[in-house]
Amino acid sequence: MSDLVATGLGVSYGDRVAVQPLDLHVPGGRMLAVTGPSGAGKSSLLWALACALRPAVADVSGTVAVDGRPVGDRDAAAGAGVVLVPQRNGLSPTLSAEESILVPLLALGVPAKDASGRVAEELGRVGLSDFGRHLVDQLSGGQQQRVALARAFALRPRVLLADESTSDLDAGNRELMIAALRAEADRGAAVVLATHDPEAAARTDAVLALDEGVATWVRPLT
Ligand SMILES: Nc1ncnc2c1ncn2[C@@H]1O[C@H](COP(=O)(O)OP(=O)(O)OP(=O)(O)O)[C@@H](O)[C@H]1O
Repeated sequence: MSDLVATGLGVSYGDRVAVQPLDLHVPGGRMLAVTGPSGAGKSSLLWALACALRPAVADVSGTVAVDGRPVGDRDAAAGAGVVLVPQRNGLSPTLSAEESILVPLLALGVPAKDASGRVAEELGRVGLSDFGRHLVDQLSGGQQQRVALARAFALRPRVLLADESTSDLDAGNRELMIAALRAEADRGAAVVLATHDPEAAARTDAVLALDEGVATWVRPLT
């Protein structure tokens, strides 16, 4: 089981405070929803948890630790198994769906045969087995979200941070993706889903609401 702990984690962009410093503990096996209106600070919090905000862009205070080890930058976070699925999916439009999942695996040193197996498995899991050869640009917004999730699942994350990853999905696919996120938690990952969608939030173990950067527990982790 993994363990995500943030202590005094806050984000500012110049004078604008996006996330007031907060403490957070998401144990492996659990799924947390971060909710709140547009501009509340959800993405900023997820990017800070992933140590992905560059100092030139944002001032980040506090610390993030995974499995008890502090992670201070993006490389360390990636090395600790922290995977961020960004809001606009982060896929390259000129790669196919298969390549989008395969390339990060090969870059991590996963042997080609194992990597190809994972690509097929994860495309199947998100219901896109027939779309592997399609360019990302040729896929709908919802299909792109599912490819981005498949890419994240293939990396076997210890901490999975998904930013509005179900926002473009119809009800059936949203259920499929929430079940897949739950399966990642059951595998031992600490899962955080930023979402506007009350139905998606209702399916998680705990809900943290952000409002103008101030966090309040709606349903704490027990
Ligand atoms: N790169 C940036 N530079 C300056 N301000 C930023 C930057 N990114 C975000 N902000 C500001 O920080 C605040 C929080 O934004 P953030 O994107 O984290 O909110 P959000 O809850 O994810 O919103 P949405 O649901 O619309 O994605 C907003 O006021 C936003 O304008």
